[in-house]
Amino acid sequence: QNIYDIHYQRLSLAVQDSMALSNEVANEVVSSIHAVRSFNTEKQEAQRYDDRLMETHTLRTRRDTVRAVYLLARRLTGLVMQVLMLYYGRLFIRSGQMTTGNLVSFILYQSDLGESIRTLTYIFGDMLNSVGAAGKVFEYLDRKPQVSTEGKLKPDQLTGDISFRGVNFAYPASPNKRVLQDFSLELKAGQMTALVGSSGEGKSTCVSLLERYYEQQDGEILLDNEPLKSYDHRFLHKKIAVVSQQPVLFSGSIRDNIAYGVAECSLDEIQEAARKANAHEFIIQLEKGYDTEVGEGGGQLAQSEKQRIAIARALVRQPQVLILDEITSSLDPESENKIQQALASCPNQTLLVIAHRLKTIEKAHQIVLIGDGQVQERGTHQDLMEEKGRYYKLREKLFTEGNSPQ
Ligand SMILES: Nc1ncnc2c1ncn2[C@@H]1O[C@H](COP(=O)(O)OP(=O)(O)OP(=O)(O)O)[C@@H](O)[C@H]1O
Repeated sequence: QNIYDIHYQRLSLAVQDSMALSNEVANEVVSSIHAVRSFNTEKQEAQRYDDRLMETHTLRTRRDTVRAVYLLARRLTGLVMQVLMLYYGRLFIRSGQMTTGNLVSFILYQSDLGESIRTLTYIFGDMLNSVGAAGKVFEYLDRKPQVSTEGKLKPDQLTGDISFRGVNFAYPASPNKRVLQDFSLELKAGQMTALVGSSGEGKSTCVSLLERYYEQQDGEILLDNEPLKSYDHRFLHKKIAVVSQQPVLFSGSIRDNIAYGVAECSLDEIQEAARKANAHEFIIQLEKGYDTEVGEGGGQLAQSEKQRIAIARALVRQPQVLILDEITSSLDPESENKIQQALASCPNQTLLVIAHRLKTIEKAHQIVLIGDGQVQERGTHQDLMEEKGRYYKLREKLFTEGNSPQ
């Protein structure tokens, strides 16, 4: 029974894992159907899914064969036992060691007892299987997040000053590749700071650390002179809002998406945020206005419309710190100008902007150029242009490559 239980449990787990992989493939392909169609890879993807299903099928067949052999063996053992009982019973009756009545009562009692023992072993086997399946669930429930969420700080007043002090960071997936090295930076409340630099230098990583998606290995990040990790994480996410490169919308109305995560949010507040994000005009032109459905993942809207709704969603929370990570890629310069003017009207907000379009950040109070995981240059646009350093060269490069920094 034990040998069977161990074997069956191992195969059941393998079947579960294999089914999860098949579903993952199906999910990935369906959600990226545009890419699949445009690269004409429907057949390959169908084949990939088919291969996964075949793996599941093979594992299921193996598991069911093991079960069939086990059931057969159990039945045969029962039959052999009954034959042996009758055979030896007859021998004992013949030799006078046992009466026929004894044998009949023995058979009756043993069938009751045997049934009960068999039930116990079935229950035990079933329990082991359920434990195997539940083990996966408990494995996830028991996982301790690497980034602690145990901070308790929720001050009534928050200024919004942020400082990175000697931060060293490598992603858990590539622990030997330092993305930030002894990185130090101050973001002042009420000011706009722009992070610039070549691709892959760690600008978005700074945002991920501020959002506490990851924990730095050394150094500290302070908000109002308190380490980020000592803040209550719900409080922190209410005060720091991010608009990312790829805005994520949820199926539902535009109104639901803007008010996402804010318990009490009036239509006036939603419209005010949409105006600042330069989204109000296009929304009211839609047939159902703020009640228009955006579709799954916002699929029924243009990229720039999604981006503007994402900005309104960040603004409606009235965050103390607002981070715009490369939002310019899907906005035309006019929309961007309007949004920047609206943001400038929030004088106490700490604004961090990551931009490739260098023209858009010329008005920033400080421009920080990141390179080799450190701050390479810092100052106003004027300062950095006069310095004729890497910022100056980056702008020159964009001009000579024909990519106007606008
Ligand atoms: N989740 C991750 N796991 C491992 N490495 C990562 C991860 N995310 C980013 N990286 C690596 O970290 C480095 C910095 O990435 P980051 O996204 O911060 O750059 P960036 O300056 O924002 O680039 P871009 O301007 O192209 O957005 C890159 O070399 C990238 O490959």
